Amino acid sequence: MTDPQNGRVVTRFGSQMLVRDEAGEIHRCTARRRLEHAVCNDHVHWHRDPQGHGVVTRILPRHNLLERMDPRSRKRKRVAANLDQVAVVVAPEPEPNWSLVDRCLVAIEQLPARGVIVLNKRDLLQDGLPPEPLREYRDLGYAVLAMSTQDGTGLEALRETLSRGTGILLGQSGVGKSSLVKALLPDLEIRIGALSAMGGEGGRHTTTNATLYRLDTGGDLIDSPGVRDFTPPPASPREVLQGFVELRELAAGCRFHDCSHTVEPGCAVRAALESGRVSPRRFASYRALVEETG
Ligand SMILES: Nc1nc2c(ncn2[C@@H]2O[C@H](COP(=O)(O)OP(=O)(O)OP(=O)(O)O)[C@@H](O)[C@H]2O)c(=O)[nH]1
Ligand SMILES: [Zn+2]
Repeated sequence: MTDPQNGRVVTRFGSQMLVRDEAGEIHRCTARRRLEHAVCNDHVHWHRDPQGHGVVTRILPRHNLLERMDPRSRKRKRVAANLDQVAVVVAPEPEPNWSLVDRCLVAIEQLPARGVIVLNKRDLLQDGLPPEPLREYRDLGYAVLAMSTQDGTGLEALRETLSRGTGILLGQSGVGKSSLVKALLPDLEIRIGALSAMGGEGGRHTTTNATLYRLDTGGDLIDSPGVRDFTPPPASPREVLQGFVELRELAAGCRFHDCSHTVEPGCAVRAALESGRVSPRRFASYRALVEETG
């Protein structure tokens, strides 16, 4: 038996998982009995048993946990843990669903993690001008990057952003998430092959389960190819408010205690909207989310 070591869960399949040690080596491990199911990028303690098999004995407390709604079962599914940043990818095609971007930002603020908006397929912009909401997001303090996996523009800036910790890409189906992951990890197929070989019988997992990859340019990227259309779980009105960074500040100055900050006359958020200090699009998005969940 070896001393316990620190590791990170690269991917999990059933009670088996692949764990990366601090030197970057990947080991196949089994979870100790009665251990909670681990999730991609859990920080764990593991050791080798007398037979030389890896055993995960402990899941360390998570800094955060990203969940999604599964469209079929309508249940929450865990995607990955301990995220430093989350990039929401949009593109000129398919037409952006900005309300979905706002919902993703609510989920990101809840984690919390740094929110990044990536406009992919900039080569398809008709007049070369990015859509107006991107300027709003930038003004709110989110990093906004425009790029194209087709001609490679903006890829360096994305690599630079992703080098700051562990990140994941979310977005509607068809915006180019898979193309982006391939551009960031040129040897992806080889890596998947190696991980699959380590997985043995359960090896096919890596084609759909969230998987942690080290980027050559620094940082880690979680690929979750099974998640085509990411939908965050429903949020409470309080969580929605926390997720709209500009509105939560204004709401703190609202004189009404039990204000929903949507329709109440005299509300500080409404006053800011009426005087043009808040984007009508963002406010409408906020209101729709509060009314949907409240
Ligand atoms: N014009 C243009 N097309 C792109 C670019 N990046 C990706 N595409 C195309 O967009 C389509 C969708 O790309 P994917 O990478 O499969 O998109 P995805 O978001 O992974 O889609 P899902 O697998 O459904 O989640 C493909 O036909 C790509 O070739 C780009 O920068 N410019
Ligand atoms: Zn109010």
